[in-house]
Amino acid sequence: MSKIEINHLSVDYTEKNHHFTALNDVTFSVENGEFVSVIGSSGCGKSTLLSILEGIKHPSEGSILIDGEPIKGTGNDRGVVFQNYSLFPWMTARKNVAFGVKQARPKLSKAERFRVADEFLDRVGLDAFKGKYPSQLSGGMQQRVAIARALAMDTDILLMDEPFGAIDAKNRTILQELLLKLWEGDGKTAKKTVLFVTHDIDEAILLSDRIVMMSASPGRVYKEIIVPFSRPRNRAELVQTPEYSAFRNRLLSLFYGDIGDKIGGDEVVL
Ligand SMILES: Nc1ncnc2c1ncn2[C@@H]1O[C@H](COP(=O)(O)OP(=O)(O)OP(=O)(O)O)[C@@H](O)[C@H]1O
Repeated sequence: MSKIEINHLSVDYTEKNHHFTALNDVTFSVENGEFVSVIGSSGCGKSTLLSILEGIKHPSEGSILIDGEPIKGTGNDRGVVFQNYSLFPWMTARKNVAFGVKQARPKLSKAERFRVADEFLDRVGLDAFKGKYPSQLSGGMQQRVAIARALAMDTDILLMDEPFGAIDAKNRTILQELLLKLWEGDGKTAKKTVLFVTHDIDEAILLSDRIVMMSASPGRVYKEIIVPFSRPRNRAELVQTPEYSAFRNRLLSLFYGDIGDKIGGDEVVL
């Protein structure tokens, strides 16, 4: 049984008698411990898909099963990280993380919640900033707090919607490495299952086991592609290899047709 099974999912929006199909017959699965990225052009329904997985939107048709059970609203089995940090501005970094832990792991004592919050803030390199409010932190630091919170909640599944989209290139690389390190874990605990939405093709390749490419109007799965590079991946070395360039060009060609080979460049945003 797959960890997440998305079966013939369709989502229609109706606004002022205008009927719009955002997702049409989307079917794919994510295995336990797998890191899957969803890429696709703007408006192809990536965020809509994640909202349904989060349990805050409902499909018009089809279903999503987690561990074989249909989703019934939001749940403590899923942690979410969005582009806009979504921290509570009136809570310190430490309280933001501890609050998430309280929601997801209500049996922990208060002291234990703060111990877990401290541990994860240390792991994302924010030990000196635990007492700061979001407004006192940079965008990259705020996103670290959001990641620390999601990981401290210790959910089986992480749903990430362009979590590094608003972060500059250098900090994005640091956060990507950090996410992979935390996802890979220490071998003692089970890996999280991650569904990660991005516009950045290199980010998708470097992070994922598999990439689900979507097309728009209406949003549907266009291709599912296994990323053929072994882990742990050394970014600096991997991106220099002909295999990486060939794979990247293949993705671009799939996405744009035969113009993919001609785009090249350092960073491609789909
Ligand atoms: N509440 C809504 N009412 C009507 N249409 C909506 C609503 N939410 C999303 N849509 C439409 O559904 C489509 C899919 O939107 P969605 O935000 O899921 O796309 P996306 O792939 O995440 O886009 P982006 O990459 O730009 O974030 C878009 O055309 C959007 O305009």
